[in-house]
Amino acid sequence: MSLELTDVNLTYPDGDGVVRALDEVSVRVEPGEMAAVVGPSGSGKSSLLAVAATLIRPDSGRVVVGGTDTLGMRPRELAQLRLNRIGIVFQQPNLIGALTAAEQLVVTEHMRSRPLHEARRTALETLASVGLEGKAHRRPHQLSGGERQRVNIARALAARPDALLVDEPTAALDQERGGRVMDLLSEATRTFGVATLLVTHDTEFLGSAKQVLEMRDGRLGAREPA
Ligand SMILES: Nc1ncnc2c1ncn2[C@@H]1O[C@H](COP(=O)(O)OP(=O)(O)OP(=O)(O)O)[C@@H](O)[C@H]1O
Repeated sequence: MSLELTDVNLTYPDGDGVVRALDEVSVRVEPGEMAAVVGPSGSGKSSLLAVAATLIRPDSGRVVVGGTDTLGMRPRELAQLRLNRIGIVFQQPNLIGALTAAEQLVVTEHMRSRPLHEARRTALETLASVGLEGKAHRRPHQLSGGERQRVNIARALAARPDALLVDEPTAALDQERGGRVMDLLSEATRTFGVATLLVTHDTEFLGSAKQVLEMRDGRLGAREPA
């Protein structure tokens, strides 16, 4: 199911005026495809992800996740949509130190009211799909930085969401590990048939993205050739 933003506008109050963070932004990402958004600091990339994640309601425009128009949904309904249909991968893995890789996923499955045996099975399957077979019992400090980011990605995919939103996944990694995480994201996008929207400063690994877009002063367009 696709992810679709249409004519989205977002302003933040700023003293007596406003900051125009998103200016008539439209993007459509099909299932199994990845769109990458690059752009300078302050151009609106995080705001775009926050609106796509339904964490911020835009001033105007439409946000449709997996065919569901989120405009007019109540906060409780939005929370359910986020839990079940949107996966979010932040720059830092935000794993819980005391839990194993499998338990990181089981905890969120528990929030989705999945029976424990099913949650465990899904956790192991999803970890295997990101190349962590055999490492499900390890705690975060027993994993490398790239492996921790894989657990983070697996956790976001465990619910088999419609949309995967990814914020600077390579920022904390060196070039080689960053490249591998990007390869994994593009493979997972296809395998899980998810619509992936990724923002990054890093223009190095954009080859796997179907669309590469550039954000400038809140406006989203085709990326200018370097
Ligand atoms: N809560 C807020 N209140 C006021 N202005 C904000 C707020 N959050 C962001 N902004 C402003 O909105 C604009 C877009 O910010 P945003 O964080 O979306 O940019 P970004 O492209 O993600 O930047 P970076 O790459 O540095 O993370 C910037 O001018 C920023 O200063």
